[in-house]
Amino acid sequence: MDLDRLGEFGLIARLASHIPHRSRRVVKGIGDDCAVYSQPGGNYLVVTADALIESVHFDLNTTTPEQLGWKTVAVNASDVAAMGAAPRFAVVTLGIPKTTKVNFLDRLYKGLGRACEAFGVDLVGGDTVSTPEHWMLSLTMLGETRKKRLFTRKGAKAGDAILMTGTVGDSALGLQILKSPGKKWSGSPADRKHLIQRHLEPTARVKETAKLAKSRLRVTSMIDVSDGLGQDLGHLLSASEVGAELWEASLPLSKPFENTCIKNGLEAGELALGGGEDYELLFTLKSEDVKKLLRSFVNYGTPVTQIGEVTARQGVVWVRTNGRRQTLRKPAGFNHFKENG
Ligand SMILES: Nc1ncnc2c1ncn2[C@@H]1O[C@H](COP(=O)(O)OP(=O)(O)OP(=O)(O)O)[C@@H](O)[C@H]1O
Ligand SMILES: Cc1ncc(C[n+]2csc(CCOP(=O)(O)O)c2C)c(N)n1
Ligand SMILES: [Mg+2]
Repeated sequence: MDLDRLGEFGLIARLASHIPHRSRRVVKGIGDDCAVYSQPGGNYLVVTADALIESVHFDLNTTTPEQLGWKTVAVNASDVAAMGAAPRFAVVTLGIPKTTKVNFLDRLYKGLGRACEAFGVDLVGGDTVSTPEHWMLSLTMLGETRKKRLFTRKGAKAGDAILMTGTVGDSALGLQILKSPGKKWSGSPADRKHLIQRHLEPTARVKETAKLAKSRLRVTSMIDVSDGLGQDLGHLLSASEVGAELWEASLPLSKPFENTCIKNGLEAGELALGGGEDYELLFTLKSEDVKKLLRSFVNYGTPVTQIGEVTARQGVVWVRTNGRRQTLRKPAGFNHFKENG
């Protein structure tokens, strides 16, 4: 069978079926943003691995080495944050062509170092190998959380509110701009610069998850948005065996995103739903706690917005700004082995 028929997630499910868990201390294996391991001391350890491959995840003509280093750490810290955990340690594997300049690597490590500092991570090891042509960066990160404040994809219940941090769509539009150097874009160059920066230097919501974990707010499930809001919401809903209504009019869109969409005739809702690499937290909360949560994030610096509601009926109903209700059969998003990937 060809990989494109199975797709990235079908492949992972198939591979997972070959691997039994040996230790009873594995609380969560394959299937969430991190695996979870119970420690004798009482906390949970979480672990994740995310790789960035040249031409798939980045283009050396459009990213600086500092930005590449930053992003390698941020995308992993985002998966740790999605478990309600605090990042602690990381190891990194560099696959580099022999022609690479040492100065490039120094600059890459400046970016890695800055992100480690920003997200509270100690880089404690790794591996360095040569590659025939393309760059590869693979990072493994460990984090830690209190048992009671582990957030997973499973746990959303009908009636819960669906919320997200930050804004959605900036990164996908930034990438679109980077990928079309010949296109005449209308609108402000400052807006486009902002969108490109959101793509190349994403923020992991480490502080925000710590704030939620410290509170008594009843977070019922969480995931980070890396492949696209629609697809990642789909993962959370299927793990929880529920459905959702998603409100287009409530999506948190940045001004640069909205302006650039309007000025260039782009469909903001579709781009926000199917574009990836926002690295925002998408989570569900008992509806009685929404007011308290929104109050606690006023003047915090990172917006948090309710974008929908969990339903008992499975599937996603996309409520358009014009009031039309559309059922999303296969939510759009990034898949390494399907056409858009
Ligand atoms: N080759 C593999 N073997 C075993 N498990 C895998 C493999 N690839 C992915 N997984 C596991 O499958 C689950 C989903 O992986 P995926 O990479 O889609 O995570 P994600 O958090 O949704 O996405 P992202 O990588 O964009 O952060 C995770 O539990 C991951 O550890
Ligand atoms: C040059 C270039 N082309 C395309 C993209 C888009 N892209 C690549 S991987 C991914 C999803 C997250 O990755 P993963 O699922 O591996 O964590 C997305 C949206 C990019 N960033 N750079
Ligand atoms: Mg994730």
